[in-house]
Amino acid sequence: MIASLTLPAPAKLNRMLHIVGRREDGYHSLQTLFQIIDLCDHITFTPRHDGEIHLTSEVSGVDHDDNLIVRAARLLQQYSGSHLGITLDVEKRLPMGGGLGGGSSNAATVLVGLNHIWQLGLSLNALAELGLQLGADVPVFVHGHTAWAEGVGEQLTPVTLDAPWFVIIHPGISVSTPSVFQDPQLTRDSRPITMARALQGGAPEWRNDCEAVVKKRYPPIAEALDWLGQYAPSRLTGTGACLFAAFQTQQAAQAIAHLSAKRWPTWVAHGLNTSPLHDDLGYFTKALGR
Ligand SMILES: C[C@](O)(CO)[C@H](O)COP(=O)(O)OP(=O)(O)OC[C@H]1O[C@@H](n2ccc(N)nc2=O)[C@H](O)[C@@H]1O
Ligand SMILES: Nc1ncnc2c1ncn2[C@@H]1O[C@H](COP(=O)(O)OP(=O)(O)OP(=O)(O)O)[C@@H](O)[C@H]1O
Repeated sequence: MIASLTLPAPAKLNRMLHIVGRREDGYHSLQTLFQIIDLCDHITFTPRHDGEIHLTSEVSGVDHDDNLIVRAARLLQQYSGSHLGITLDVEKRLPMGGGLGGGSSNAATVLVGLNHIWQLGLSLNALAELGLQLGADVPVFVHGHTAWAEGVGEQLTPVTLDAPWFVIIHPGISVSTPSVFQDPQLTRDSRPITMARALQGGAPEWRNDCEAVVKKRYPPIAEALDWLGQYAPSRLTGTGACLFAAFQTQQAAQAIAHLSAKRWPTWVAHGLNTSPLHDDLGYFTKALGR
């Protein structure tokens, strides 16, 4: 058995997000383009033979047993019947609850990483189905490809998007996802479009249906969106609080990030079409027979 292995857990941006309905269970049906980006947490896996699962790092505001990292490992152990254990350590870089999907991505990296380390031989489809119990954004990270998504985000079609450089701003406040989805003024009846239409229109036509409600409820987010919008079209990811704009070059993004960093925590990240997790584990090269 390997001594230890460190794997990335990348963030995502919702390049567009339309809300096309509300299901009976209260969840909303979405149409979204998830793009994986190269901003990552890192999780270190150290196998153990005693069947125990431990997370050694503190994640502020999240109890050990509630952490999606621990919950994902326990879920997989239970599902697979494996008697092996794991010590996990996470180096967090992604802001929590910011719409970048960090918690979901952490869970996905644990599922995919443990499948490899415990040699379970489960398919990505099986892991994604399991991951959906932990969060709606887990499946896209398990599959590891930028994707068009429907349902609550679990019906995925891999797509290839442009790969710009993003300026990502955290306006310093946190957004309550349930309160956005419960707001009576939320647009929840956008006309469904086809994936082809969404891709054809491209960035100029993309929007996020949560934006109006979020701007109304959280003026600092409206302010940051307006500020970034002076330089390039700016948009919310998920229900926020993070927002982003795309630039053609790293240099252009860095110039704006330099200005933004004077007011808000800011990152520059590159758009990707495949997850660095899957790149590291050789998924896509294996599939292509290279
Ligand atoms: C909006 C997205 O950011 C798009 O990527 C995600 O779907 C949100 O995923 P998330 O943060 O994991 O959200 P969850 O913890 O699953 O949901 C929080 C709450 O938001 C509401 N919710 C969430 C997702 C969805 N499609 N419809 C909803 O109505 C539900 O009330 C839910 O109880
Ligand atoms: N390992 C983890 N990392 C981050 N958050 C975690 C983790 N485990 C549990 N959580 C909880 O999950 C919540 C949502 O985390 P996450 O970072 O995925 O939200 P998000 O960036 O808003 O994602 P989304 O776009 O899915 O809404 C956090 O506020 C935190 O309470």
